[in-house]
Amino acid sequence: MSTRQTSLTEKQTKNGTSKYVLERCASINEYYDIAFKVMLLGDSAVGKTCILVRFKDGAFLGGNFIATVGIDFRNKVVSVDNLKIKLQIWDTAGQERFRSVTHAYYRDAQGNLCFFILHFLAWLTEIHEYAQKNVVIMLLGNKSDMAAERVVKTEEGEKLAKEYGVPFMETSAKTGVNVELAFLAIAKELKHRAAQQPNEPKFQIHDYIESQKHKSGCCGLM
Ligand SMILES: Nc1nc2c(ncn2[C@@H]2O[C@H](COP(=O)(O)OP(=O)(O)OP(=O)(O)O)[C@@H](O)[C@H]2O)c(=O)[nH]1
Repeated sequence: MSTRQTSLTEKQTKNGTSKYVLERCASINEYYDIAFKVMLLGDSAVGKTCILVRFKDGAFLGGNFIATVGIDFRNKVVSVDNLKIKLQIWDTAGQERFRSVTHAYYRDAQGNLCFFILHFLAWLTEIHEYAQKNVVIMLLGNKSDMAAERVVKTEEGEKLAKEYGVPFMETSAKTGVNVELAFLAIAKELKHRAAQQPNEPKFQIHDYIESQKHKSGCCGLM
């Protein structure tokens, strides 16, 4: 994979405040303008690895479940408002015994996709303890294809997300529904936070998700 160095630079303005300016670095084999780290968090077996594989490769990892050991990452570049955004996505192990390994990675991440409604509060506590203060958090309820085995209703997820002021989406790594949208929404939010233009309206992630939800199929957004 070819790369371009992250090029957000802090500059002082005339009135003494600082602003961030995007500077395109001319390097060989460049492909992206700006990079963000996003962590996938949640209990073991909720589908973190499968969501990442679906997003990256457009495939579903069925068959035997192999738990992640420690932490792993994959990169994907998406287009947002004519910018190439590289998402470096960290897939963490959900098993308790790896928790001390994954804690070390929280502080570098700008975005968290937090999986599943069960134990969401425990994960939020982890995020607040170890992550950056202004980290973007999104709640995902995965395996939406398994309607018959459902243990948490859509309304419960929506209620919980509303209570904590985070966006909520139901996804399926198996069918691909809303997977691309989840990553694209977080990429847009991060891009707007980092490089908001003075006259640009503030990006509303909730509105964006609602407007796109019904359009998104397996790989429909890009
Ligand atoms: N039906 C269905 N099965 C899924 C979906 N996502 C994941 N699975 C299955 O759920 C199991 C666990 O998926 P993983 O992605 O490995 O889970 P994980 O959250 O990464 O687990 P850890 O690595 O232990 O943290 C696997 O058997 C997957 O095939 C989904 O959207 N629908």
